[in-house]
Amino acid sequence: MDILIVFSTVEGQTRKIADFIGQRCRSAGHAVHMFNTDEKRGAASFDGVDAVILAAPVHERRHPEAFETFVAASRGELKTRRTLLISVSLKASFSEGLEEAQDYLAEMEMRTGFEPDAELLAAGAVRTSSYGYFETQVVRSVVLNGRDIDLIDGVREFTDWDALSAAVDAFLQATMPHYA
Ligand SMILES: Cc1cc2nc3c(=O)[nH]c(=O)nc-3n(C[C@H](O)[C@H](O)[C@H](O)COP(=O)(O)O)c2cc1C
Repeated sequence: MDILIVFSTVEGQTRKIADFIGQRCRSAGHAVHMFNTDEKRGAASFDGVDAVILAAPVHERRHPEAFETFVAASRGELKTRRTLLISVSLKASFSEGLEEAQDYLAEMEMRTGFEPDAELLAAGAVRTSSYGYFETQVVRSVVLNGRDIDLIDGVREFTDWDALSAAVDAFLQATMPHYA
């Protein structure tokens, strides 16, 4: 199959996730095309694309505007293909945060009018090295909600790569019969 991976990232974790998914799809024998909605140059081509995997991070309860605009504008193209939508957030890292993580996704689906065939809440990462004072405060008090997590310099990754692989494999399995 030809798979288009559309992503957006602010600090880099969703790019890492998108690259990982790309590798996984290539290893399974599929052709992969990547499109970053943060880069204003060029448009995504849906020509020959069978399935689309979309991934975006949550910052202050929302996915990036450029990503949502892309999704809303591409609704017609997306509806005629199999789709997996991945929301990357820190709330998805903890069982008590899952309801809120699901709300972020539901709100994006409401705003864009797009409902994917499959969706996944994926845990992101804390990247203190790229935070200023504001970001540190938001992550510490709002997102982590006072949770006792050592925000050491560098990257604290919560992404469950095995769960991500399983979700991508399940999506590919469910999608392939449509294009056999
Ligand atoms: C300023 C800031 C605000 C954030 N707001 C939220 C939030 O509202 N909810 C949440 O679950 N995660 C939030 N996060 C955590 C990010 O979703 C997480 O760090 C993710 O890995 C970022 O992905 P990216 O590196 O692709 O940008 C926030 C992070 C930062 C730095």
